Amino acid sequence: METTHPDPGRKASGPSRPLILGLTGSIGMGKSTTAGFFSGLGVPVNDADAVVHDLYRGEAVDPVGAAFPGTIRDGAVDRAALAQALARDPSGFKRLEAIVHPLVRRREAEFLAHHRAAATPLVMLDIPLLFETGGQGRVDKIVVVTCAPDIQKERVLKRPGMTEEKFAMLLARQVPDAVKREGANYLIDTGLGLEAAQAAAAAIVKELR
Ligand SMILES: CC(C)(COP(=O)(O)OP(=O)(O)OC[C@H]1O[C@@H](n2cnc3c(N)ncnc32)[C@H](O)[C@@H]1O)[C@@H](O)C(=O)NCCC(=O)NCCS
Ligand SMILES: Nc1ncnc2c1ncn2[C@@H]1O[C@H](COP(=O)(O)OP(=O)(O)OP(=O)(O)O)[C@@H](O)[C@H]1O
Repeated sequence: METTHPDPGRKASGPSRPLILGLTGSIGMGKSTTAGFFSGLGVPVNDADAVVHDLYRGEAVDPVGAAFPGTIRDGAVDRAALAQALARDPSGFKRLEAIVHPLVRRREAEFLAHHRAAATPLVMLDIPLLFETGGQGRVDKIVVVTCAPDIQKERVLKRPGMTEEKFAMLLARQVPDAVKREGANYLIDTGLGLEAAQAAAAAIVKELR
């Protein structure tokens, strides 16, 4: 699948903008680990999950606290309490996403503006919900990380605080892995181990640089 970007800034005549590589994959498929490989290869990465963690200690505290009473502790969003509130009432996801996603997008725009000014040639946006939020139009190429469902489940359930119910709740809100794979320009099978994923990342960077 080829994607286009609304910004024609990569044309030789105009001011250059970075080539934007989108990284996505369903929960536990290995996004953060793979993003680390790209980062190690010198590609700046904007990690949307990390931005959310940051917002939950800052800008998002007041609006999330107002929308989900009882989820703020010590001046920060208590993620476990928020997950419990969402489990009790999954319709809350829409309200939460309406608060959080615009703030995430703003950080993303700041990241891109910074790298445009710095004339960085290649950047990565790690966006867990890229397909779910129509992010295809914001990137030039898409890398999808994938693995077998049993490996995915085993990885996710190892996480502290994760339960079968929470895993099912988050997975149910995601575009299926098979659909993501169809939308990929590059696939990285993280079931093949760390070395293979590192090599796949290096090959992508070599091709695009
Ligand atoms: C539900 C919450 C409280 C769970 O927190 P927790 O610390 O357990 O998980 P974490 O935030 O690290 O996310 C882990 C993974 O869950 C999945 N996930 C998170 N939010 C969502 C969502 N809204 N829809 C579908 N999947 C999601 C993603 O695969 C993500 O990589 C938290 O994920 C949250 O506040 N989500 C809403 C913000 C959001 O949409 N984030 C996604 C990236 S912008
Ligand atoms: N290529 C790989 N080979 C072996 N194990 C891997 C590989 N990539 C990731 N893992 C393991 O899988 C688990 C999940 O990886 P990671 O945290 O990167 O996933 P994620 O997609 O970012 O998760 P989430 O969607 O929950 O944020 C970790 O324990 C990690 O060590």
